[in-house]
Amino acid sequence: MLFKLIRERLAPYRGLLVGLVLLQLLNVGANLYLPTLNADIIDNGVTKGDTGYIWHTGGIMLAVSVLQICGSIGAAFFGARIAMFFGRDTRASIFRSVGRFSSREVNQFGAPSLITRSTNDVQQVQTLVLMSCTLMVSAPFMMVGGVIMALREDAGLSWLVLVAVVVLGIAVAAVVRKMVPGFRLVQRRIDTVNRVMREHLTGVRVIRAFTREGYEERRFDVATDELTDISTRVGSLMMTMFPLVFSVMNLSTIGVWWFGAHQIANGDVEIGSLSAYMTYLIQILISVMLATFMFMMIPRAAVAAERITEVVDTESSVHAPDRPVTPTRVRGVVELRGATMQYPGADDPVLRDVTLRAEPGQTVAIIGSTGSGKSTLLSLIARLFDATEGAVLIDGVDVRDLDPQLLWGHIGIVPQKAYLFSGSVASNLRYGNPDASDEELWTALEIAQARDFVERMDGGLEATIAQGGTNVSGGQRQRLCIARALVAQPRIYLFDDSFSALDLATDRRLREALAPHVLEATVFIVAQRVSTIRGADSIVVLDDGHVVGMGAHDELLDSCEAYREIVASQGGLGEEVA
Ligand SMILES: Nc1ncnc2c1ncn2[C@@H]1O[C@H](COP(=O)(O)OP(=O)(O)OP(=O)(O)O)[C@@H](O)[C@H]1O
Repeated sequence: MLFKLIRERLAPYRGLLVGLVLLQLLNVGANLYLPTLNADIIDNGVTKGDTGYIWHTGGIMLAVSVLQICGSIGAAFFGARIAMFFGRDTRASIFRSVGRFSSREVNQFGAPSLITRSTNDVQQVQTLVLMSCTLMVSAPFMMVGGVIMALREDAGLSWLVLVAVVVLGIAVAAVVRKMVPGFRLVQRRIDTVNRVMREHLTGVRVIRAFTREGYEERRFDVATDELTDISTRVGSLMMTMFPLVFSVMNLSTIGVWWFGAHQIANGDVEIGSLSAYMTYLIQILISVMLATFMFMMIPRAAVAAERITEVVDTESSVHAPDRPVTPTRVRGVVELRGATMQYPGADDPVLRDVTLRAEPGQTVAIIGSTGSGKSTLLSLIARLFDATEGAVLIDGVDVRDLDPQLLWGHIGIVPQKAYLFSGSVASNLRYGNPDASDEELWTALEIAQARDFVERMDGGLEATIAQGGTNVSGGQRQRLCIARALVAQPRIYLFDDSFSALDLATDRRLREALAPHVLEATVFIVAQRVSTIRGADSIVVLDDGHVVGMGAHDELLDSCEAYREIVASQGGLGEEVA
């Protein structure tokens, strides 16, 4: 999974990779040549007192060192670019995948985990790529080259290299095997910390209002303690690597001097050769150590890659058909035929066998108790979810046969939880129609009863909106969301409880202003207040996912007991309050 991800993402950067390998070869080649030159100076220059030879070979050493420096700087530069491109592209592909997800997939992963995956997980793999480019590419060359050069020096100690490498390899493999499950847990615990932190930040006002700071702090402490605990355990394992590597390295050095001294005493080896051999052994073991670093990082990066790939490979349950129907003109006739909806993992459907039809120019209101399925019904029309049974049709075409982009382009949804993006009032209003003129924005604001307060805001249309729209009131946010939908001029409007934060007078004025603007559109209004919807062409009464009444206000008063109860619960005939 890890190598597949890296291979796929680095495919476009083959040129840079080739450049990197060439520069690393230059770096390693120079590095390997230097000890031989050094041995030459000792054996042929110093021992024989030949100053000319020392100057000449010293000059070559200087030139080789310059080449080595160029190679290593160039390789670091190329490596950094490759790793940064990898991170950028991977984050972008996660972002694109999440953008295609339906609510089902977002719920399945959870927002905190998606954030960890696109930040921390990508970082893990990116660091591995960076380390690979700067260290790992050179390690095998260094190891193989070091072995060849060491054998060339022929100090009769080849067995020592073999023993050191095998011992180190086995020890490292044993430690790495123990670390893998730990790394998986670390990433999951980071998810948990993110989730608690996110809830804390978004719910900070509620937490204060209910004086739950202590409880939240304890919850956070538990999450961080668990993360600390597993990180410490994995870290301790990791730390055993260093003494391991250094013990092997130091023992090998002692071995070389011990056995080498005897060889020199017997006249089998020259001092220069033994010194070069020593340097090569150190280089070999350093490359084993670098490979060890990589092995330490690979398990964690592998876990991260698995989590990234999971997101990237997840297909949205709401996907475009292979051959989408592309109507030349969308009228906006909405029809539900026996639509049933059961959320994944739920025991029962939340909507059962709903059949209704709305024509352009009509307003259909949906009313019912909390949790009766009103928002779910709108989600089906907007294809945020697919009906588990039955069908939703637009102009007689099943929404599953339409290109989702085309469908969404004709739907203006005002969600129950009004959400604005960071930017300005204008950038938010132009969200569904980037070409809208200022005049169109003001008209939409006027209809949405938002003109007055936007005029009063510092900067008017260019006034700043904070992330989520937290710098305007709930009612103002709702009105801006309504205006945003109006600017897009869709064929179908879905107002999900969008008038609930408005006072009765504003609610009435807004509906009156809206009516002429949506004459040719199909309008669905979910509302709690009868006064908001009493003028609708058709009112759908939902009770526990069932349609228990459908018709105009007066008809329902005569025929629908549930509707009469709702009206009664709001102090009699709702229209009086409007
Ligand atoms: N994403 C989801 N996953 C699982 N169950 C869900 C999900 N969204 C809603 N439900 C459940 O479906 C039922 C209907 O929810 P829905 O939001 O459609 O009701 P509603 O009539 O709009 O409620 P309200 O008036 O409170 O907004 C509820 O019982 C709710 O718990």
